[in-house]
Amino acid sequence: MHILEIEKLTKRFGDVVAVDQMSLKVEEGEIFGFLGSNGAGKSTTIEMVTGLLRPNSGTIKVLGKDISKNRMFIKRNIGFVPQDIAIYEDLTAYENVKFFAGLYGFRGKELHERTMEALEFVDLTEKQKVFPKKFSGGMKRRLNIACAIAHKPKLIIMDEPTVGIDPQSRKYILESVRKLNEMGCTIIYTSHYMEEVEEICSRIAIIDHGQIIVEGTKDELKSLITDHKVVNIDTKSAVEVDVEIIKEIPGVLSVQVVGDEVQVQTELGANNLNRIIAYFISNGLEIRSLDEKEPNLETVFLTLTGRSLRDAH
Ligand SMILES: Nc1ncnc2c1ncn2[C@@H]1O[C@H](COP(=O)(O)OP(=O)(O)OP(=O)(O)O)[C@@H](O)[C@H]1O
Repeated sequence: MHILEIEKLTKRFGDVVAVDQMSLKVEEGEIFGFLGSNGAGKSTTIEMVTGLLRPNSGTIKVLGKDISKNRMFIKRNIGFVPQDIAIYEDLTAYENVKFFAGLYGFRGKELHERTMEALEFVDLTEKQKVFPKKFSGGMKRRLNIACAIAHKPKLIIMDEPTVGIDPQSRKYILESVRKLNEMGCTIIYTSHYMEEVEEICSRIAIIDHGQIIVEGTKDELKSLITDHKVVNIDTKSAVEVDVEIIKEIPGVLSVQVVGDEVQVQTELGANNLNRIIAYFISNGLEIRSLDEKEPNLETVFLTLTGRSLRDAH
């Protein structure tokens, strides 16, 4: 059963086509990763799925039902954790979760129980009477998650839930995602952190310029590029590196500069490492270190889009 089916979905903002004829299917029980750099169209897609934005064209079905005709059914079955934390600072943690669960029609004892369960799930039971303005970024994110799951939705959509938080809270959130999945929820997880998506997602779609450019399991995506490798050259200063000259070396597929690191993507077996190094030496560019990377999702992204996921940061 497909929990989500998107067909030929398009959203324009003036001249910008944020989502461009996108089609996608997500199976029940998956942790589905939506990976793309800033501005790729992840949030716009998610906001259309959750009903916050209206598409220009295309259809979205959740659990087989068209979302434009079944608003209450969709609301009950989706939990949305937005990128920008949406909690009320002047309500306690308990009151926040109770407020959101109340929107789905729960009352009395059931409302209290669902609120307490959600708070317990994110480990905030002891902080239930505290106002979130006293919370750390990570605790606010956890409260945000509790607000989204108290009504026990079948599909939980998380839009970059780990942006701007400490590593411990990040770990906690990733564990919560796994736990929710084990409890039977399907998760759609958007991120531009390749490592996170690689760690928790069973299937991944890479999105760029509003389109899904590839989709599959981690291994399927990696197998697309087994004939490529990336050579990372850490230089003293990359500003003087002329990317166009390196691109002309036979076998080189693309070159990116991220900080002082020059990432050269090249065909396996091209035997061009000497020529790449020679470019640096002959131009007086100091190499601090050099390593070759096994293909990972970052490499896949680089190969398919010609850009680094980290470009935008
Ligand atoms: N309300 C809006 N008005 C105009 N343009 C918008 C609006 N929302 C998004 N866009 C544009 O649509 C494109 C896709 O943006 P979107 O926020 O969906 O990307 P994203 O992949 O979620 O990136 P991020 O990680 O930054 O959230 C971008 O070019 C963005 O500038």
